[in-house]
Amino acid sequence: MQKPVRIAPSILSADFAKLGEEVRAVDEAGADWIHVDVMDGHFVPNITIGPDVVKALRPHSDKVFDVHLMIAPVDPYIDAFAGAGADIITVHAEAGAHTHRTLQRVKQAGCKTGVSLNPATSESIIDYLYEDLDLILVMSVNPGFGGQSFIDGQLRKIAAIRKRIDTLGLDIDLEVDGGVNAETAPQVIAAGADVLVAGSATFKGGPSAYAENIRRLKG
Ligand SMILES: O=C(CO)[C@@H](O)[C@H](O)COP(=O)(O)O
Ligand SMILES: [Fe+2]
Repeated sequence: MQKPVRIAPSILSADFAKLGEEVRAVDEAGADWIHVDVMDGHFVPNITIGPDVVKALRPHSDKVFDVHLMIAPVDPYIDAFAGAGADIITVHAEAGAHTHRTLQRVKQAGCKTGVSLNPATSESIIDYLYEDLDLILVMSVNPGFGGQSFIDGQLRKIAAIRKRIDTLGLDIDLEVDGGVNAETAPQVIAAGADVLVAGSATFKGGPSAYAENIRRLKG
């Protein structure tokens, strides 16, 4: 069942020179989760942060750390991100041939399991994984950068996954990431998402605007 909407600001759009302060600011502004984008310059064409940065940020917020791994291979790094304080570890279905094994490793490391789908990937790829998932992340842009435009065709995928979760009666969060703002959020929620990642839409205007930005996303 679709839950009340939670907002997960992506710190990719924060001021990297003061990440700790930025995490505290969005926490105080009403963020439900903190979304951390990890990129390796191989699976996606950008490089961001590693487990040491997650560990350094951990004392700045008690909110759920939602770690989105855009890296391949992913298995060798799961324990490091779990040890750094990740609550949810989301891996890409496209990042390796053995997603089921990867999810077992995330569970063994003590974290909630998430799987993410690129825009070109069909939801059928996760058909046999639902029972092993706490979260499904639909990418509504091609991963690698913040500030891109929402790809409308992904609404159909979000709706199909919502239907499947509800048919199976499972407790799985359905998260959408990329180009989510006050204009696109209502459609994303109507399609069945209950966690919205928002980078540029949260961080635009600086700290004094964060609370209003988050409020507008919740509609
Ligand atoms: O994972 C990614 C990009 O690959 C995202 O989490 C972005 O950081 C979202 O940024 P906006 O589209 O909300 O600006
Ligand atoms: Fe992300």
